[in-house]
Formats: sequence, structure tokens, C-alpha cells
Amino acid sequence: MFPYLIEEREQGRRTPRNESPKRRLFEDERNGNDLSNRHSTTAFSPRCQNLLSSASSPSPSPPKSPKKGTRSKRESIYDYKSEAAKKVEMIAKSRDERRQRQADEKALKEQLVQLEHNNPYWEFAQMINEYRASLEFKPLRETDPVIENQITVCVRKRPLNDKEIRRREVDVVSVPTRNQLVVHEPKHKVDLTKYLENQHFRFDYVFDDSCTNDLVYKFTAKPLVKTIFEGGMATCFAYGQTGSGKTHTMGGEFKGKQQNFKSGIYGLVAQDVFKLLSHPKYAKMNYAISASFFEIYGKLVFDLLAKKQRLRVLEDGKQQVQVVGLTERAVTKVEHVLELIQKGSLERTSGQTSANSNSSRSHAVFQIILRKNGSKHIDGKFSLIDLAGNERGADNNKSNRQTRIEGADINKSLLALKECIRALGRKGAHLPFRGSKLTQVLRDSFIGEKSRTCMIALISPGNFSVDHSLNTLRYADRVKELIANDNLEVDDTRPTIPEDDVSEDNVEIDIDEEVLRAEERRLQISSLEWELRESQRHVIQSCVNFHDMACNLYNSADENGYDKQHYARKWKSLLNEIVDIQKGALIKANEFCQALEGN
Ligand SMILES: Nc1ncnc2c1ncn2[C@@H]1O[C@H](COP(=O)(O)OP(=O)(O)OP(=O)(O)O)[C@@H](O)[C@H]1O
Repeated sequence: MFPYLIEEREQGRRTPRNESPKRRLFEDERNGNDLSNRHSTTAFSPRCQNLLSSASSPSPSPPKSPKKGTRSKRESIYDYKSEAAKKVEMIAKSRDERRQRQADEKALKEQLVQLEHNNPYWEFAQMINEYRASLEFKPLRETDPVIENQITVCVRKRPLNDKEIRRREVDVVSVPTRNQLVVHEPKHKVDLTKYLENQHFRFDYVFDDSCTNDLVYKFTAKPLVKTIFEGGMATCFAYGQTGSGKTHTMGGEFKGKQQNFKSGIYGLVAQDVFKLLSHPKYAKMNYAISASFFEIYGKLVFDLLAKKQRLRVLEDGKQQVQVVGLTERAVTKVEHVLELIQKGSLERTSGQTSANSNSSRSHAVFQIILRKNGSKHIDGKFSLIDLAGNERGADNNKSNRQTRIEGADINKSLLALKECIRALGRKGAHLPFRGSKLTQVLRDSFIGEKSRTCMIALISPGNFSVDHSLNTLRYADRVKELIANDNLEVDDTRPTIPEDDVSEDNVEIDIDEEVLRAEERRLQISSLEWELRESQRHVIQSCVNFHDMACNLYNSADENGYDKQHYARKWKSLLNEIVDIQKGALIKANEFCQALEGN
């Protein structure tokens, strides 16, 4: 290349014959060659530029200055030469500048590639960085005001984890302000050009990846604690895909495999409940606190404080729902609650029942209950729910039958939950709580003027999770929708979110009717089977009791002067009792047989 040759020549090596820069320049001038065109395709290095300037500088013996009014031929050649040389200099200069720019850009790209270790997503990363550089970041601060809403919906973004970093995933979520969030969705045009689709969302609060559990708690569950002391029900849900941080937020931060239960929302709520209990305003109320912990898998409920014993959910004529036999432990200090949280959490993750060996397929419900000492009436209840991974519902197509059924059930419960929260916001609206076991057991959380709910949607920041994150955000947005006027603080410095960004259809919760019916049949049979076995156990037990009581009664007739009337009435009552139990068992046996035949 020419610059190479010039440089070489300067160093006194490889000089092509008959061609010095100076000589060639003059030859070109003489031949009328267009210097500028040639320079536009020829690259000059800065050294070349120096050489060129020396070529255009006056010779060691410059011509004497011409007399006034007279210009020799030689002088005008010199003028012409210096004009041309200047032109060349300018062209070379701008060329060099351009080349320098290109070299800088190339170096930057190489640096980026180097930095990203040949990350296939570095272009997206660069686009996102450029987008972020245009934003003014005003994240949520500890000192920001807490908004008192009946329904609060917020989002928490966790940091990229080791696995995502190893996979060289790009963080595609930006949190510019305390209530706004942008998802940079990587896309490809038809011609494979890469671009970003930036989707904006707004919630009550958005927590970025630097936020601690304490900060999240301060703006979400903490304001709800006083609700239970004022005759209301408080509920806090953690919603999101598996691995997005639900358990980290609700149960507590992990240090290796150890979980610090004090730092989770369950533990933080417990601390504040005991603080309020001793507050002068409530100390005289003579309240007692208890706690329960259970898990909902499909239509089945398991007690996490009693070795995952299966529980029944019953509804009376007044629509009061009861989880029969649920362990409820009296607690008098925070440490007791933390012990229960630990016990239930361990049971949830390590306990194995045929039905449930994976925590992300079930909803975990931890409840703190407030009653007046000695009373059965519940004055207030705080329910804290770590929901099943929502991607379980979306992965219907590629999964096996069991997973599809689980997915359908999770979908059903999440849809029902959304509707129930919306109904709470629309005072007096029909409450579709029978839509799922989850909403059935939480029925009383969705009623009453004083009840308050908070949903924390958790998202993973990596590009691999972008579809699930968008799905989570759309779901949370639908829950929030009805409370758009509910004292929502709007940051006017940011563009408003286009309403049509989200629509019900976009929410990737589709229920396959056939799968649902199959699942319902399966669960119905499983439920009837359980009832049959329970009634059979009851018959056996009552037969043993009957036998003992009948023998005693029979023997009593041998005594002299026995009360015939009492004897007859007692015998009749015993018979009636055992016949009723057996009739009940017969009904269960018939139902089970019919269900099996209809299957
Ligand atoms: N905000 C955060 N900061 C740091 N690490 C986090 C954060 N959120 C989650 N993690 C880490 O990410 C991992 C997965 O989190 P976690 O178990 O809470 O997810 P999950 O949504 O409960 O998943 P699953 O539904 O499978 O139970 C954990 O190792 C946790 O420590």
C-alpha cells in the first residue's frame, strides 16, 4: 500500500525506482492528474503527511523575491506548487482524521468484544448502553414517600446471577425512576439487522437490582402491618418465573445454602407485628398471635408445619372457607415465628410427597393471625404468599402431560387471583373466589373495606428470560389497571406508557380446555378417593367404639333393677349413630364408583 511504501521510503528502504514523493507530486501536477480524487482513495499516515509538507516547503535555496510588479515563470510555478500542496495537505489531514475515527471505533469494538469475551450479544449490550446513556436515572430512595394504596403493585429486578453471567447474558431491564421500568427486547429484522424494542411500564414502585429486602419491605408489606390491628386483612404476593427471586424476597436472602429468615418479608412482618403488639395503642387490646404455613398444589393442600399432612378445604353455607386441621402455632416472640418459617421452608423444599417434590410448582402460604386472647374470632390476618413459578403455566406445549396439567392449574389459579384482586379494587364487585383453591382459601383477604393487598412481581434481568419477564410485567399491569386513579404517583419527566403496549391477549396464560377437564377429573377422583378412605377409617373406628359401648350396655342389662327405658333409648341411639356413619360411607363409596365408571 502507498502509505506503507512512503513510510518505508522515509526509512530509506524499498524505494521504487524513479518515484520519490516530491517527484511524483510534480509529475502528477504536470500531467494534470486530479490530486484530490487520488487522495480520497489513498490512505496517508501522519508520517506521510509530514513528508508531504516537507515536499511542499521551499527548497533550501529559495528564489530571490521578485521585483514589484514582475513575476517570473518560476515564481508562479512555486505559487502553484504551494497551492496544490496545501490542498493535498488538507485532504490528507481530513483523511487522516477520518481514518483515526474509524480506527478508534474499531478499537472500541475490539475492546468490547474482548471485554465480552466474544459475547454473541455484545451488539445488543452496546445498544442498551447507548439507550441508558440517554436516560437520567432517579431511582427509588429510602427517603421517598410511601403511598397508602388499597392495592399496591410493584416490580423488583434482581441482579444477573452467576449462571447468567457465565452464559454472557445481557441485562435487558433498565429502571430509570422509582416507578418506571424499560425492557429492551432484543429483536431481529427480516434482513437479520439487530434492534431493540424498548417497552415501558409503570407501577407503584420499581426496585432495581441494588435494592435490599429491607427497602422492598418498607414500600410493600410494612405499610400493611397496621391493617391487621385495625380489623382488616393484609395480603402480600410474590409473583414471577422460577429463579426470579420470590423466595429470596419472601423467605430471606441466601448465603450459600443458608437462608437468613430474618431478612425476608415473612420475618420482617413478624418483627413489626410484635412491635405493634406492644405499642400502647394495641397493648391493651389483649391480642394473641399465631402462625400457620401451608402449601397448595393443584387442588391439594398440605400442612408445612405437620410433615405435609394433607388438609381439606371446606366451605359452609355462609361461604366461610376453612382449612380443616391446619396447624396453627401460638407465637409470643419473633424467634418463634422464625423457627416456624424455617421448619415450613425446609419441609417445602426437601419434603417429598408423591404429589409435590418441587417448590416452584406450588403456592406457599404463610399466615400470621391476630385474635383476642381466648377467642376463636379472627381479628386480623396477614397472608404472605410465595406463588408458583408463572412460567409453569406458559410452558404447556412442550411439556409432558403431568407438567401440562400442573401448568393449566397454575394458570387457572393465577387468573383467578388476578380477578379477585381486581374485585377488591372494584368495591362490591362479584368475587370469583371459587376459581381456584388458592383464591378459595384466601377468600376473606379479598373482602372488606379495610383489606389491603400488595403484589411484588419479580423479574430476572437476563435476555434469556425476556419473554417470561414481559409476561410477568403484563400480568402485574393487569392487576394494577383498575387502580390507575388510586393516588398513583406519576413521574411527568418520562414519556407516558402507551396503553396498547399491554393487552389481555398478550398475557401468555392460555388454558387448554381439554387439559383442564382431564386435570379436573383426575383431581376429582383423587379427592373422592381420599374422602372414601376417610369415611372408611371413620366406619372402622366407630365400629370399634360401637362394639365397646354395645358390650357395656348389654352387660348393664344383667344387673338387677336396670332402667329398661334408658337401656332401650341408649341402644337406639347407638344404632342410629352407627347407621348414619355407615350411610355416609355408603354415599362416598357410591360417588367414588360412579366417578370411576364415568372416567
Ligand atoms: N435481589 C436479589 N439479589 C441477589 N440475589 C438474588 C436476588 N433475588 C434472587 N436472588 C438469588 O437468585 C436465586 C433464585 O432466587 P429464588 O430462589 O428466590 O427464586 P424463586 O423465584 O423463589 O424460584 P422458585 O420459584 O424456583 O422457588 C437465589 O440464589 C437467590 O439468592
